This record gives sequence, structure tokens and C-alpha cells, in this order.
Amino acid sequence: MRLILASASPRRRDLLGQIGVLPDAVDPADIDETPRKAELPAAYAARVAAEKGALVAARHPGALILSGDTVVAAGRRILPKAESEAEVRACLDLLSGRRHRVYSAITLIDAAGVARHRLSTSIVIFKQLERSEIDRYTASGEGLGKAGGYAIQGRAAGLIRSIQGSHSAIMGLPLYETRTLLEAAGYPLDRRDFE
Ligand SMILES: Cc1cn([C@H]2C[C@H](O)[C@@H](COP(=O)(O)OP(=O)(O)OP(=O)(O)O)O2)c(=O)[nH]c1=O
Repeated sequence: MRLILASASPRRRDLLGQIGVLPDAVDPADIDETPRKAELPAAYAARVAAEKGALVAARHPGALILSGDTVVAAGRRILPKAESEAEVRACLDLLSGRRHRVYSAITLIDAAGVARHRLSTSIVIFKQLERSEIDRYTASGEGLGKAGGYAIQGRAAGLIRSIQGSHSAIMGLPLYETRTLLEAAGYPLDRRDFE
């Protein structure tokens, strides 16, 4: 059974590897990720994960397709995937000293073309950040290319007071839900147990 990871994110590949799953191919979906007007963060994450999966499934008939989308939200506000230092700084200014949510959606399309979806919601609380902490974090470059301008798997962990939910989901792929969907689709898991 061929498994295609529909993602350009090296984090998603590494996370899959953490549960012993090695995709047969990685084929990212390049879609327009602009939120719709008044679209709520959870619905947005779910929609984008589903759209990425559908696009890539069309290129691989008969394969399993796994896609995901991770969105950082302050209330109803969707934070960008930070693409500049200014965006990282703006995200940290907003997240400092408060709790926010991280929505991590996945879609698995099975060999028959049936799509199954899961959404994992986590709550993250940053400490009240000093100006110098924001300056240093921004300059580190770690927040670039990350939803909400930070990476919990990196030095941002030293600025985060608590998380509630799933660490893997915040990083980009909710592993519990991923395993559940792969299992439901008949994908052979835990093969190393039998070797
Ligand atoms: C909040 C957070 C996000 N991220 C990353 C995970 C995702 O790569 C990225 C969110 O962007 P996504 O649009 O979910 O994914 P992507 O563009 O990197 O890859 P693709 O669309 O091809 O699947 O932010 C972290 O690595 N650590 C974190 O703590």
C-alpha cells in the first residue's frame, strides 16, 4: 500500500518517522492558503488540509494520501505563517503573555478515494516576553516559515509556560490522530514489532 505525504514540511516527515511510518513519496500540494473572509481558524485548518489532500490524490490514484495544516490562532484571528522578521515579531508581540490555540488538521484519503479528517486543538501559553527576548528570538530566524512565527520544537520551548493538547500537533502533525486514521485505512503499522 503506497503512502504519499502531501507536504513540503520536513517536520511532518520527521514526525511520521517518529511513529515508524516512512512515506513512499513526498508530493507537496501547492495551494492558495489565503483564509476566506470571516473564516474561523479551526474551519480554515480543516479546509486547507482537505484541499491539499484532494489535490495530491488526483496525481496518485489508488494510493493513501496524508495531508495536514497547522494554524495558530489568537481568538478568531488567524496568525500568518511568518515569512519575514517583521511578521515573526508581530506574532510574538501578539502571543506574549497570553494563551492561544493551535489547530492541527489532517486528512487521509484512502485507496478508494474516501477522505477522513481529524482536528487536534491545543492551547499554548507564552510567558510575558521581554523586548530583548523578542529581539533575540526574531533574530534567530527560527520562527520563519512557521505558523504563528515560532517553533515549539526549538528554542521557543524556553519561552512557553505550558501546553495543553498535543506536542506533535503543534509541531505540525498530530501523531495520535494520524496513527488512528492510518490504522482505519488498513495501513500496516508497527511493522518493526514483528521483524
Ligand atoms: C506552531 C508551530 C508550527 N510549525 C510549523 C509546522 C508547519 O510546517 C508550519 C505550518 O504551515 P503549514 O501550512 O501547516 O505547512 P507547510 O506550509 O510547512 O507545509 P505543507 O503545506 O506543504 O504541508 O509551521 C512548527 O514547526 N512548530 C510550531 O511550534
